[in-house]
Amino acid sequence: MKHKPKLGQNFLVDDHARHAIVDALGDLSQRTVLEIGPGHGAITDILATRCHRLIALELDSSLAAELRFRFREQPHVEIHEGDVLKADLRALIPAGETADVVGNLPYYITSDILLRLFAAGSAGALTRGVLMMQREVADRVAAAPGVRDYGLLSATAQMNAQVDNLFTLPPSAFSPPPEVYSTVLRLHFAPRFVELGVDVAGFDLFLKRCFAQKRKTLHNNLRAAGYTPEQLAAAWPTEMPSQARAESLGLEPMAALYRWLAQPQIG
Ligand SMILES: C[S@@+](CC[C@H](N)C(=O)[O-])C[C@H]1O[C@@H](n2cnc3c(N)ncnc32)[C@H](O)[C@@H]1O
Repeated sequence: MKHKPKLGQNFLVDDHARHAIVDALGDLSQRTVLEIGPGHGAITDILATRCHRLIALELDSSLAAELRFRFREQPHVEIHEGDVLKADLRALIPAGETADVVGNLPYYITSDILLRLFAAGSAGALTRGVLMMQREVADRVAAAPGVRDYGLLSATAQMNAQVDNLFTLPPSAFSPPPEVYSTVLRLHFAPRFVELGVDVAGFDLFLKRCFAQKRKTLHNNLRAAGYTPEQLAAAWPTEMPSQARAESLGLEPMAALYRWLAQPQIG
């Protein structure tokens, strides 16, 4: 039986890949970088030589202690021990600054980390990200509407960021090797809520309802969420097929539908 490492600890041992991850952020000499899960410092070591300020957040106390010792004479490197799902990411970044975020993410909590990063991006705290995750999750984040992998995670990601798929690594790039391939994505945080005329909390909830059951049409998912046939008939754009599924629609028609349904109903 394969041993599953604790805390998703599959350490990157491919020298070319760790450089490529940092290179993907370009010139960092004036930038603050937030690293999630620095581990033994495969990426941290390179970031520390290139960026203006590095803030690394590691849950494992022995790894955090190891890094704190290694960087004890480099005041621009801050090692924080903590849980990325509980930490106030905005409070880690000095007031008035924006940061870039880097991480070979612990795979068991990738989606939750992404949601937290999107929230920080919406709040204006993050500019760019280079993030490694399980290939299947990366494919979902980057998928275009209408392709098999497109779903709630894709729509949510693309409301918050432009996504580029950079490269994929085999299990042998890590120690211990995971059971899956890994893909590095680059994100430019660029929330589309204002442009599409929707509010963040309301539209996030609406997307969850639209994608609630993959087998159902969008109409039926919205009926299950409590909208009446009359409301849906009034709001439905003429060009949208009545049997459309959320998985086939882009963010613009989804936002148009939401804007209409969110209007106060008369009568
Ligand atoms: C896939 S490893 C990457 C380690 C290192 N960056 C590398 O590339 O070799 C994930 C790292 O995230 C840390 N980690 C796991 N859960 C975490 C959490 N909730 N908050 C912060 N770090 C976490 C693990 O301890 C581990 O060091």
